[in-house]
Amino acid sequence: MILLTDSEDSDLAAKPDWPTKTTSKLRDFLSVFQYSQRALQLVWSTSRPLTWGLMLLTLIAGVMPALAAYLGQLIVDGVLAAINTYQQQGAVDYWPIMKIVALEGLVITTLAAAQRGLSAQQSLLKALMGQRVNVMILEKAQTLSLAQFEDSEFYDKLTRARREASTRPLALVNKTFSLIQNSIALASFAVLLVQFSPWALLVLFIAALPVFISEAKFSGDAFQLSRWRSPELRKQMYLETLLAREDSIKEVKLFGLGTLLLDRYKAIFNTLFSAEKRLIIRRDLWGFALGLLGTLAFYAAYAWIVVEAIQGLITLGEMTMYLLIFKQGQAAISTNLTAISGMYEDNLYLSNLYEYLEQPVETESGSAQLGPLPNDGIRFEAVSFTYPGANKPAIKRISLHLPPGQSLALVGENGSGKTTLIKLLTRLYRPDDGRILLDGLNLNEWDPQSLRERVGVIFQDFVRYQFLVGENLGAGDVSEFNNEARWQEAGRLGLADPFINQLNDQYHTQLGRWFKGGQELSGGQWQKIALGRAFMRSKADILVLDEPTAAMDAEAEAQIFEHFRSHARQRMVILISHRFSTVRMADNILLLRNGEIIEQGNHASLLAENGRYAELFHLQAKGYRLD
Ligand SMILES: Nc1ncnc2c1ncn2[C@@H]1O[C@H](COP(=O)(O)OP(=O)(O)OP(=O)(O)O)[C@@H](O)[C@H]1O
Repeated sequence: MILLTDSEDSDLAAKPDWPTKTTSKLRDFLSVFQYSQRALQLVWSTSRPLTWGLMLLTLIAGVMPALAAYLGQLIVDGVLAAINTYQQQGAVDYWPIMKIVALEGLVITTLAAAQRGLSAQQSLLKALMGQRVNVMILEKAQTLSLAQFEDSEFYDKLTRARREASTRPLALVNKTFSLIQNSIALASFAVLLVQFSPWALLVLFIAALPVFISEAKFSGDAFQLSRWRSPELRKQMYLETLLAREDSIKEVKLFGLGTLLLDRYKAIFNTLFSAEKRLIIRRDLWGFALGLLGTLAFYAAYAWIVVEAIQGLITLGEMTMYLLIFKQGQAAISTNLTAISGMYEDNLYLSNLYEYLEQPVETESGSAQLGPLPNDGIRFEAVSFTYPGANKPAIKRISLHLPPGQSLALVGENGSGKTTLIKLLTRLYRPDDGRILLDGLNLNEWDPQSLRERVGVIFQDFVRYQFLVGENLGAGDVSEFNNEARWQEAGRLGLADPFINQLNDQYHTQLGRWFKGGQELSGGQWQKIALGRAFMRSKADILVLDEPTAAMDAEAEAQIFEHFRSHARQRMVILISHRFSTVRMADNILLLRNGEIIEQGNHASLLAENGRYAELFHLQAKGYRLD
């Protein structure tokens, strides 16, 4: 068995002949079968009746071929005897042979019915299992952290798990049953064949072995190849999205990027294809060469049986039966061997699935629903944070205090750490250093659900759900997702109500272009919907607006913020904006640069300080004539 280590599989493309590890081949080979049992459990727990059905029909389909071969022998020998009787007596009783013919017909019909039944049950299980595994994958995704999603290696794992694993568990189980079925058939053939010669039995097995070894070897290679291809396939999928999705096609067309991107797409395919081609050719050449050995063995045994029949050592009926058994036996063995190597491949794919499903989940510790100082609000105490893999901190020793009823504006150039601060506050990430307190209690000690309920946040890249208008609003509070009265209230507060009422079906209008009858909105209209979503969170007393108003004019933005403040009496409002016309309304303003607070105060005090804030404000005011 060839198994490549991680370091080896990265340069597969450069190595047409991949290195073989002769040591521990068998162990490696056997170790991958550890997932067979789990796949069986998965099928069993998906549908017990169908699994029972599979077992029963497998048994029937396994026994029938040998029975048919045996009846065939009885028929041929019976016919020969009947011919003799007919020639001697001029008459014969047809009934005994006809009974066997009818019986064989029944056996073959039963076999056909069992096979049909098997395939019908497999199709049903396939649908159920596909759904089950996909749900498992998606449920697991809900427990993972944002950092895991942003990790490209992890994302690869997820894509690999999703791509094939939903069909693999059943494929594995089907192969297991096919293995059992063929093994039963083989055992019953063996009972018949051993009467001819035990050596014939041995020939049958040994002849099939080389094909099996080559199949197993190349399945391992195919899996390693597919693992190696995974990041490249993801790039291809991304390019497909750019080339064929409505949200990117606009820019691709106008910048004339189509050919360039398509060339990249083709180049990736060509690299992948050349590696695949090498594997396919090697696999089939070896398969053919080793398969020849099997064919030779079969014809040698054929000749042997013919000779014995001519010498009268076996009857014509027996000869027919042995030849049939030999032919079918060989087919059963090769099906078995292919099934085993296929199982090996399925197991390797399943290891992907379980690798993903067993990805450790960051435990959301904490169960507190109240803090010791209910009116203390939010405190950052010397908080620092560096993104995984980044070489410098995004936030450095930030300290701030935001009491209830107050508003805070974060300003600073792009990349100064404003959004990161919000991600830390909403616990999407955890600080490397320092503490964040809510009502006097460290965020880590809060019950995740209670914390989530208290925060309403709209990010600059908020989601445009391709749902109804009302559902887009309702998404802000799952417990009120379908509450139409609340939709309307949120729409009014988000200043979206006037344009929503002009849509064809008002709050029941389908949004976006993905689905039939969908209505696309302007950038500013989408933002108003997103703001309305924030107003759905009636329990939230921390409202965060991370530039969701960028597509609105300065006046609308100021109006929105004012709206938020007036509806937020005892709430804490945090606003990120590049517009000083809005920022100036906040009770407290923080100016960030390179992850650090360089100035803070209210608008008047910051202007009086005449520092960077004042400089930026006057610069913008010149353009807008604010001062
Ligand atoms: N997911 C991430 N992984 C690694 N680094 C990140 C990630 N997100 C942001 N950064 C880096 O962290 C720093 C702070 O980014 P942040 O998004 O907080 O800036 P910002 O002040 O909100 O900027 P903007 O005004 O452009 O929205 C930047 O240097 C950015 O490159």
